[in-house]
Amino acid sequence: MSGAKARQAAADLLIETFDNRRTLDEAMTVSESYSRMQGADRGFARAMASAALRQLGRIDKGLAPFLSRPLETATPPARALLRVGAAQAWLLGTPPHAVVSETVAAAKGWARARSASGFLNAVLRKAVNDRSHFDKAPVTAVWPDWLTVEMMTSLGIEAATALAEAQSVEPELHLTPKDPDEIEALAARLGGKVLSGMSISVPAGDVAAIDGYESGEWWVQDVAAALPVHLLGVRPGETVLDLCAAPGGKTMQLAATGAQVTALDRSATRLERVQENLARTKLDANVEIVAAKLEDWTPPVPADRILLDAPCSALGTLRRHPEGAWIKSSDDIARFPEVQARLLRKAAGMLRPGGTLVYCVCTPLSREGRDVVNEVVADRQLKRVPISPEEANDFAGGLTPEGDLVTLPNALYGHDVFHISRLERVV
Ligand SMILES: C[S@@+](CC[C@H](N)C(=O)[O-])C[C@H]1O[C@@H](n2cnc3c(N)ncnc32)[C@H](O)[C@@H]1O
Repeated sequence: MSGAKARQAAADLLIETFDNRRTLDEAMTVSESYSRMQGADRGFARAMASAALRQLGRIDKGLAPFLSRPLETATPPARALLRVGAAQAWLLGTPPHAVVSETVAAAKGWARARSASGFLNAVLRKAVNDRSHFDKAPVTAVWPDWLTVEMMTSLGIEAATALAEAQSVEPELHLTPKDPDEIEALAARLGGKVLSGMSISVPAGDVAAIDGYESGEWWVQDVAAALPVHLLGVRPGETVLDLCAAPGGKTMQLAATGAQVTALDRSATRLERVQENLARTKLDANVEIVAAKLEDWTPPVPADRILLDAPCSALGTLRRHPEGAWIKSSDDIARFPEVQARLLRKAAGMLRPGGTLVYCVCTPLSREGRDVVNEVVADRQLKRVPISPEEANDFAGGLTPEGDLVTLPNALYGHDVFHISRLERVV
C-alpha cells in the first residue's frame, strides 16, 4: 500500500503546483499526503513529481493519443495521477505492472480520484506499452506554447532548444567557496569538480550534511549566479551596494572581497536569510543590512560599485524549478521590464561618476535584459562596459553584440541562465 500512497502524494504535489500555482518547495510544505510520507517513499514521491514537472508538456503530448477527450477536462486528481504514471513509465524506469497497479491503487484509495480508477487503468495500460508519442514530442514542448515563443524570440531556435534539453537533466549542486584560493583543496575534499575556476559541483543531496556547511566554508550558488560579482571587479575597501540582496548568495561573495557592503532588500523576512547566511559564513563584519524599497532609499555617499540583481521572471532557473513554466503566465512576466528599468535608473543615481554597476537578471528574455539596459543607457547617465571573452570564460559563447553576457547552456556542465550587463556611470 505504501507504493500507492507515494503515488497519491506525488499527484497531490502536482495538484499543488500545477493547479494551485505553488512552487514545488511550497507544495512539499502544504501537501498533507506528502508530509505523511517518510524515508524511501518520501524520496520516491518527490522524484515522481519532479520528473513529471520537468517534462510536463511532453508527457501531456505523449498521453493525448490514449485519451478520448482532452487531458485538461479530466479532474485534477485524475490528471495528476496520469502524469505521475507516465513519469514513472517514461522517465523513471518503473516496471510497467507496478506503474499500472500502484497508480490505480492510489486512485482507489483516494476519495477524490476513486471514480477515475477505471479510466486510469485503461489509459496507463496503453501508455506503459507505447512511449512513441512522448518520444516524438518536440524538446521544447517541456514548456507551454506561449513560453516556447518567448524563448525562441529571445534566443533563436537553436539556443532555445538547447535550453529545453538542459531542463530535462536533474541539476547538480554548485557551491561557492568562501576563500577562492582554497577552491582546489575544497573540491578535492568534497570529491567535487571545479567549474570555471569559481564554483564546485557536487551531486545533489542534503546540503547541511556536506562537509564545511557548519563551518561556513562555502554556500550554495549556481555557477552562473556567481559570475555577476566577478564581473563587478570589487577591490578591498571599496563601498559596494547590493541592492536586491536577499537571500544573499551574492552578498556573501561581495563581503568575501573585503569591501564595505550595504545589502538592501524590500523584504525583511528574506533579509533574515541574508543575516543567517552571513553569520554562518562569518562574513557579517563588513555588511550593513537595510530593509527598504530601493525606490525609497538614498545612500549616505555615492557608491564605488553597485550590484543590481533585479526581480525578474526567473525563467533562467527552470532546470531547478521546472514548475515555473506552468505556474507563471505571460501576464506575470509582462510587468517586469517596467519595474527593472525603474530600479536600474534609481540605482544609477546612487553610483559615483566612473563607478561600475552590474545589472543582472536570472532570465534569458531579452525584454528583461538587453532591452531594459538599452532603454536606460539611452538616458546617457550610464554606458556599457563590454564583457570580454576572457572574463566570460566558459560562457563566452553567450556574449552578445552589445557586450552583455547571457549564460546560455554550454557542453561542459549544467547551469542557470543569467543576463548580465556591466555599466559605468558617465556623468
Ligand atoms: C533575484 S532576487 C535577489 C537574489 C540575491 N541577489 C542573491 O543573490 O541571493 C530579487 C530580490 O529583489 C527584492 N526586491 C524586489 N523589488 C525590490 C525593491 N523595489 N526594492 C528592494 N528590493 C526589491 C526581492 O525581495 C528579492 O529578494
